[in-house]
Amino acid sequence: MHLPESQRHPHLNISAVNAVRIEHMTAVLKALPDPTFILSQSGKYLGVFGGNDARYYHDGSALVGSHLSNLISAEKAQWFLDKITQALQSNKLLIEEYELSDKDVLGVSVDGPELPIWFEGRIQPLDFTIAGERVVLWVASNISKRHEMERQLREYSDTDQLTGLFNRRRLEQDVSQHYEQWARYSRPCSILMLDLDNLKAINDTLGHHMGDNIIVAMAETCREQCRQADSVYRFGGDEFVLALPCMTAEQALAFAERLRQSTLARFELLAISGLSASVSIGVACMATNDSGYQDSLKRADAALYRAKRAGKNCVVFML
Ligand SMILES: Nc1nc2c(ncn2[C@@H]2O[C@H](COP(=O)(O)OP(=O)(O)OP(=O)(O)O)[C@@H](O)[C@H]2O)c(=O)[nH]1
Repeated sequence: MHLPESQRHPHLNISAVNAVRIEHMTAVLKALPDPTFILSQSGKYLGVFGGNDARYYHDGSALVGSHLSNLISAEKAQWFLDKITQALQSNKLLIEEYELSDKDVLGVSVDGPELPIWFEGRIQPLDFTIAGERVVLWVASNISKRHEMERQLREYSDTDQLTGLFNRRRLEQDVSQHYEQWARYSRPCSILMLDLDNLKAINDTLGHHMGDNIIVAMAETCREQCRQADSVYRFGGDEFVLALPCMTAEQALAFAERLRQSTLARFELLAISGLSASVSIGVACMATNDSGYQDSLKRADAALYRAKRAGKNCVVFML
């Protein structure tokens, strides 16, 4: 029996279907705010629609007919292919973030954003094949602004306001990674724990502003003395930690002594007459019996305590 269209597809509004003609659909696809690609399982661009605003996107229409592997580096092409496969295998929408610049992709227009773009790719499997291949719809939205804001937020939450150094939160994250390197590959890592001497007396006599200057001068001295691989953290109040990867105990001790002397010289420039501003330093290294990054931090703290007990302004190492 021949049913009328509305009964065969009861969910379709026939008058609306008739109203949206092919040419309308073509115009809609062209007007899509974000570039939208039809990509085959083997990575061939079968269609490119939308994304025509050059403030956000480069024109990718010339990509149609080419394969990913001919347009971008082998490593990046493999990443895209993996994502297409993942979406097709799960048969679900896949959402991924990635960075791409016009210089990474052959064939896109030069007009468009100058900096690399952070994209959110929404990869939707389609339920038809083209030339015998399964296909996905890949919508690429420019999320560079959001990405930059997130980066700044992460930076603020990792940074001490007064000195601009990393804070304790970041220290724990980084030192646990150094511990992983030590536990897996025996890559040594030394830890220095520093505490300013007599800061309370300086605050009480010369005011908190001078105390702040001392803290900032300590941070700058640490930065100047460190190698690129080293990191400096403000641990709290007048305490600092330095993580020195690939430094042995002897090297770390010599480094700590140099740092103590440079700090003294730096503090002299601040002309704190009558008050002895200096730094005490505890040194420790990651060791075989350590069960986590906390162990070397604890030893450095115990060494620092001994340095204070020994009269301050000195370096103590603890095995
Ligand atoms: N100006 C200033 N002082 C701070 C800051 N953070 C902590 N302090 C002060 O640093 C001092 C730290 O305490 P202590 O380490 O016991 O004081 P200290 O006089 O350095 O004692 P020793 O370490 O034994 O020499 C306290 O008086 C805090 O108020 C800061 O950001 N600015």
